[in-house]
Formats: sequence, structure tokens, C-alpha cells
Amino acid sequence: MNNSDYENYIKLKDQLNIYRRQYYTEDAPTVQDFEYDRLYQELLKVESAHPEWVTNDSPSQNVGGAINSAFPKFRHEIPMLSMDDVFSLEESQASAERIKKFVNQTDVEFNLELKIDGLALSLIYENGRLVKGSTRGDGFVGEDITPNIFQIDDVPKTIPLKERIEVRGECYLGKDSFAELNNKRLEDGKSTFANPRNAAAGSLRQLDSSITKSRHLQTFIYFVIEPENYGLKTQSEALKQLQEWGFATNNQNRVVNDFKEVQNYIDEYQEKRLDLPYNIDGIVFKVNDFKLQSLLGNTVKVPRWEFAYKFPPIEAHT
Ligand SMILES: NC(=O)c1cc2c(N)ncc(C(N)=O)c2s1
Repeated sequence: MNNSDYENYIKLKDQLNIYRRQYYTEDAPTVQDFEYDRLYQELLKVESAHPEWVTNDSPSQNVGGAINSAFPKFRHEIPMLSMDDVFSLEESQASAERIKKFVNQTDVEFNLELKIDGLALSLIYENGRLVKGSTRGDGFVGEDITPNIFQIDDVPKTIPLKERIEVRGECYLGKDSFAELNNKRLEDGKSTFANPRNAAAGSLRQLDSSITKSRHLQTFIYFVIEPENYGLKTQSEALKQLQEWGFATNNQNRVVNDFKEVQNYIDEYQEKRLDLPYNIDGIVFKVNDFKLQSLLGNTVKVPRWEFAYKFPPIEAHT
């Protein structure tokens, strides 16, 4: 083993852990997402060549980040996993082929959804009433932010379902609300947020709920946990049911069967993303059939039945 290779790996791992703490815990990253993604892919490459170097504190062994201890902790009954990222159409095609091979089926339907640039959240309802809201945290233990969730207008406080249910999605700040917030902060001589995702995270993880209320946060809910308990058979059906229950859902999803349709969807939203009223940073591929999702299951860190295609960074036109 070349000592400097190992030393460079440790330096890369430590640098990525600093970036993660800034992004997930301090809501104030100092590096752009695409730069973080590039370094993270480099770490994965080194670790696949040297698995014996991998330790528990590596970013590849953890989801999300440390939590703000000021909030009560909330242990997720089912871990809130992240997902694998791919960075090209070819890689997304290869991932889709691997999934088809795993289930030994050539005609697997995928539900394509916009990847919202926000922060993950979980909502739990009992007897039709919202009883718990939490962040992802490290995927296993998140922050109980229930009082703040009640301040988000588009989160239904009651739903027409008596059974206990957990749903998950993304909390985000729309582009206009973000611009208004930063202009107000500039007028008040305060620091501005680097981007809507950090502003949403900083607003949702506020200890003062009235501040959360003032920030006009929004949500897109896109997961029903244990959907078969509610008679749901596919992801596209679950999205429709979530909307009928009163959740804010993103209806730009598309069920696709072949790769031409995937290419069309990616091209369409790579164009449209600049005009959408919220930030997206990619496309989520989900196996549409829940029985196939169960067959595929999860690896230690990510589901096998979903992955994200990440758009290239938007060129800043100076
Ligand atoms: N599993 C994850 O970490 C996800 C993250 C996201 C995201 N940021 N936006 C949209 C979706 C979606 N439509 O499923 C997912 S899924």
C-alpha cells in the first residue's frame, strides 16, 4: 500500500465529513452540490479499490447528518434511506438494466419523479390527525419538529383515513419565497441564505415555530410507508391517493416502459427546470410495482428499487 494514497483517502474522507456537517447540521454548506458529488464519487471509487480502508465514520456508511440536540430525538420505525446517484443517461440505463436483471423481468415499469432540492421529512397520522413530524437526521434518528410542521400551510392537519399511516416527502422553499426572504434579510442587515434548500432547512429546523410560519415553506409528499396496508399496488397509484387524502403532491411524474421515454422526460425537465417555481436537482427512478420493490429490497444504505439521475450543474451565466 502506498502510504500517500491512504493519507489522501483520509484527507478526502475528513473533508467530506466537514462538508456534510455544514450541509446537514449547520444548514450552511460552503461547497456547491456538484463539487460535493464529485468528491463523494471519488471516495466511493477509492473505497471500492480498498474496502479494507472503510471505517464507520466514512460518508459512504452514513445517511444524512447529525441532528440538532435542541430538538427531541425521533427514531424512525423504518429507516429514511438515501438513494444511489447516477450522473449520465448511460449510467441510468445501466442501473435500470441491473434492476430488471435482479427481478429477472425485461418489462419493468418505472415511475419517474422530479427530485426536489429540499429536505426530507416524515409525517405520521393517527385516527386521521397529524401527530408527528420529523427530519431524516442520520436516517435512523431524526429531529422531532412537530410544532414546526403544523406551521406549513400545505401539510394537512387531518386526513380522511382512520388507520395509522406514515408518509414522507420533501420540504422546500419556492424560488419566489426564497428571493423575498433574502431581500428582507438584506434590508434587515442579516446574512442571506446561499440557496433555497439551506433556507428551507434553516426555516424548518427553527426552535421558534413562528419563524417557521413566516417562511412560507411548502412540501411535496411522495412516499406512503407500507403502501400495501392501504391497498396500493404501484407508486403512481400512491401519488394519486396521496393527493386525494389532501397532501401536496407533484403531478409531473411519468410512468415509462422504455428508454426513449426516459430520455424524453430527462430532456424535457432539463429544459423546464429553470422555469419551475422550485428547484430540482434531478430525476428519481422508482420501480412502479410495489411487489417488485419488495422483491428488490434495500442494501445497507440505499433501496435497490430507486435511484436518482442528477442533472449537471446549471452553468452560472456571469
Ligand atoms: N429517497 C430519497 O432520498 C429521495 C429524495 C427525493 C427528493 N429529493 N425529491 C423527490 C423524491 C421523489 N419524488 O421520490 C425523492 S426520493
